[in-house]
Amino acid sequence: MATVTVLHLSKASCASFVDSELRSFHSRRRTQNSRNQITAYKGLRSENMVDSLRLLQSNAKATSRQTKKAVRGGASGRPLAVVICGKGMNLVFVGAEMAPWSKTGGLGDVLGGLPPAMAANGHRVMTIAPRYDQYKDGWDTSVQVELKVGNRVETVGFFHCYKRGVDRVFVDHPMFLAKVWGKTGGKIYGPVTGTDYEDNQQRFSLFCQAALEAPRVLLHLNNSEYYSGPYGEDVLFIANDWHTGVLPCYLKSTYQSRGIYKNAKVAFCIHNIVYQGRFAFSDFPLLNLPDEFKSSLDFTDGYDQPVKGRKINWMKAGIIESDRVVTVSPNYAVELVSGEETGVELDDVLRMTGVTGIVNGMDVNEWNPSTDKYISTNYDTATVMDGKPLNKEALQAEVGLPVDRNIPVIAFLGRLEEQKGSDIFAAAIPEFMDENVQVIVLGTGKEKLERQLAQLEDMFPDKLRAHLKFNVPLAHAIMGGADLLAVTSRFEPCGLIQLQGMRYGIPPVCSTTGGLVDTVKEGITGFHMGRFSANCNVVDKDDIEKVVKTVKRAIKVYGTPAFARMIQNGMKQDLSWKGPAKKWEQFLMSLGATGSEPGIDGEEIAPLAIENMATP
Ligand SMILES: Nc1ncnc2c1ncn2[C@@H]1O[C@H](COP(=O)(O)OP(=O)(O)O[C@H]2O[C@H](CO)[C@@H](O)[C@H](O)[C@H]2O)[C@@H](O)[C@H]1O
Repeated sequence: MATVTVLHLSKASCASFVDSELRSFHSRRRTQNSRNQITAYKGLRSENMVDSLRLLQSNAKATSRQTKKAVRGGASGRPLAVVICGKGMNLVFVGAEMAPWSKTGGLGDVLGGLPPAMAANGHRVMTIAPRYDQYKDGWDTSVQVELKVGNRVETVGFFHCYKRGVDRVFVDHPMFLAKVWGKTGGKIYGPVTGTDYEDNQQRFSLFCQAALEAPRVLLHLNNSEYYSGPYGEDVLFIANDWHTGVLPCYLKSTYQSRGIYKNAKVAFCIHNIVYQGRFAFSDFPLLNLPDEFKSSLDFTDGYDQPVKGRKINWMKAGIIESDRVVTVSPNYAVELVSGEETGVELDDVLRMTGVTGIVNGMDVNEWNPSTDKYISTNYDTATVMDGKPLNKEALQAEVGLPVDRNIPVIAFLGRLEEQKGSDIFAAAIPEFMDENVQVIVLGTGKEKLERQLAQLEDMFPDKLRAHLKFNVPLAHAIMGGADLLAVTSRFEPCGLIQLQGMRYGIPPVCSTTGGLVDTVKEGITGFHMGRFSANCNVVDKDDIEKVVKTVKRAIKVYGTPAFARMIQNGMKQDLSWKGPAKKWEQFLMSLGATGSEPGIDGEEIAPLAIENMATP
């Protein structure tokens, strides 16, 4: 069967598409076929061009002879189907990490996966992240701008590549590259996990200002057949987490006050309310913002860190100064406004602004058990019951546990921090180790929590392995071979780990919080343990009991027809970005940015992405 190239054309690009097709036909030797096609395209140029093109939407339904011919072969001889879409939106995602170029966790994953899904839906999409390494696919645009940070003027550059329909822009400055020199790791935010760089305010102030410059100064982004030139000023910024909290302040103070970006809007996305960017109030002058923004940043808490009392709070400014606030699951949105503990002292501000919850998708290409290069036996829903035991044996051998396909393997994967409840899980492990079970942990994080798991490995040498590192191939191998996934989070805005688990046929055993409630269904796709105490300073005895009880319950179900059904239910879900991207489109349309129009129902990968084009 011939492959049909689907062209997603906005109304505006129809004319240039038809013109270029005609030019191409005219320069070729005329055959009866090409003459027919020219006639067809000429028809399309007429006033009712849009209607004519609409006819082409489905080549099966096309009736007129000429239309059929046009559908059968475009200028390049490729079969065509044309889909008309609205003009779409100009979207600019801004974030401190962006997979696969940089990632410490889920924020990187989201900014890697959501933008291509929005591009596939017919929007023009740019992402902006710092350049932490000499990315081999990033080209130097030679565009430079000067920006004021504190009392210094800094020069930043912009690197660029075009992938999966998205303009990926990297902000180049020694404050990022010289500090990190690498792809991943805690070094993005501080020298070691849990410690921030002293100049993080300057770093991210520079980053926010550079992000606002990029859509204006990068004038020659001509990679896409349908989009070229600058993004213009009718742009919708999507700022992510505290590192981008002051972006809307700079938008207003530096640009909109001078008549630039008059119609631009900002949506602020909360991936984790716990990290808010709280600094000494006396640091306000560092930001070079007018005094009118003081109140949006002003914040007082009862803690001594980094100074006692009055502070500035970047996330608070992001929430107040943006046009709309969004977070990564509907249940987390409810939790954020439910009280001081779950809203981490910004609940009152969020009750004022409101917050929309949209559940995250996942990268179904990177995480695909039927093509995954890191697992020994690929499998799908039909072959999972044969594939998983083979992968389990390979995994057991790889980590050095007794190889036995009949022993259920429980995995824990994630940052070793109180949020993820690795301390609760560690406290629960000795209580269920009398079961016929093996445990594999993969994670890095706080030293104290790493030590705790290392000690457990000494206690249970034949039953537990703790790999205290960030290791993508092993993460995939674990998903391929494990039977159960322990997700013991005290709070979890969305969580991607459980999505990855379900896609690989692993029912999660999870706490009942945040996005875990929205994504895991008790008895259908996984097991719920109940809600844990959100107090990160203590391990609640009741919570340990909840873990032990639910793990034992899950082990009982393991190997039964009910367990097999859970595996199928999990694997058969569409966990891709396709659905969430449509919800994001509705949300972003509601901001009413000038010129915004809905896109189309696209596939997750932009169909005609021309990758790795240099910026002229
Ligand atoms: N040691 C290791 N080796 C290899 N890979 C590892 C790893 N440890 C973690 N990962 C990977 O990092 C990602 C973690 O993503 P999560 O969404 O589960 O958590 P995180 O708390 O970082 O994200 C925050 O932002 C996201 C995005 O919005 C929210 O889903 C989440 O709830 C919120 O806390 C997954 O892709 C996982 O595979």
